[in-house]
Amino acid sequence: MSPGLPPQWRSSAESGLSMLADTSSVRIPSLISDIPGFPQAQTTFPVRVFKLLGVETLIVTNAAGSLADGLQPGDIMIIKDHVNFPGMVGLNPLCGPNDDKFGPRFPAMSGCYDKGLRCLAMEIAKEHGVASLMQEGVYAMVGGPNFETIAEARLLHRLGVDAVGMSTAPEVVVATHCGLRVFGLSLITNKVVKSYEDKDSVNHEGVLEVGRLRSQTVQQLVTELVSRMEINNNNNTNNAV
Ligand SMILES: O=P(O)(O)O[C@@H]1C[C@H](O)[C@@H](CO)O1
Ligand SMILES: Nc1nc2[nH]cnc2c(=O)[nH]1
Repeated sequence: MSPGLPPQWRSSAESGLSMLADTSSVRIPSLISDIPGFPQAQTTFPVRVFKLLGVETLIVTNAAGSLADGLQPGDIMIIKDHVNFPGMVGLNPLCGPNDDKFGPRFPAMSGCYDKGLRCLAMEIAKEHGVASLMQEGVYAMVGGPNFETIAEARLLHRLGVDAVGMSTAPEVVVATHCGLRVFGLSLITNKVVKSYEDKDSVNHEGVLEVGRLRSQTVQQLVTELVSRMEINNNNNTNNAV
């Protein structure tokens, strides 16, 4: 204890210090263990099962709000890249001991959305007359479950995010770690409110409504993509024989 402390402060300062030293009375919050719900390692487990079953490509879809001015509700964004905000603060499905059977401790994530599949999807969209609905963009995962404040929306927009949602990145991280090829689509279900003058507000019912409206288009695109990928795979097999 500092000899300079006035005597009337000494006892409370000493008891405060002894409380800090007694760790049994101090609960240190852990970012990961304090988050309710299922751990990401568990929710992404199916991706590893796919890998073990011999699956080569993971296709992910989500509903997202648009920050980019050129993306309207009903548009379909081909995911070019993502920002995994929960992952960047340690809520990452690869946390914990690495299982080397699946992939390396420090996996690269650049190029995790396959370029060939992105180009093929755009070709298919042109053939089906829906190219005007489609463009590539960057998806950001935030933790949710609330939608964004206006300040958060502006921040994400300034950071280069085109569409924001609450899912997808953990599965893509695990898939990339174990060497799966990934393709992803975001259905734009709403514009994220970025202006204090804007009276609009997002709601989950509206998200579901746009989902219903575009479900057939998304199904057709994915079905066609899968059938063409099979042709590619067959070609590869033929080449190998
Ligand atoms: O497709 P996901 O599950 O990311 O859908 C987003 C996140 C919430 O489930 C829902 C909010 O309306 O949309
Ligand atoms: N975080 C977030 N998720 C969404 N899912 C669908 N729309 C949105 C949105 O505007 N924000």
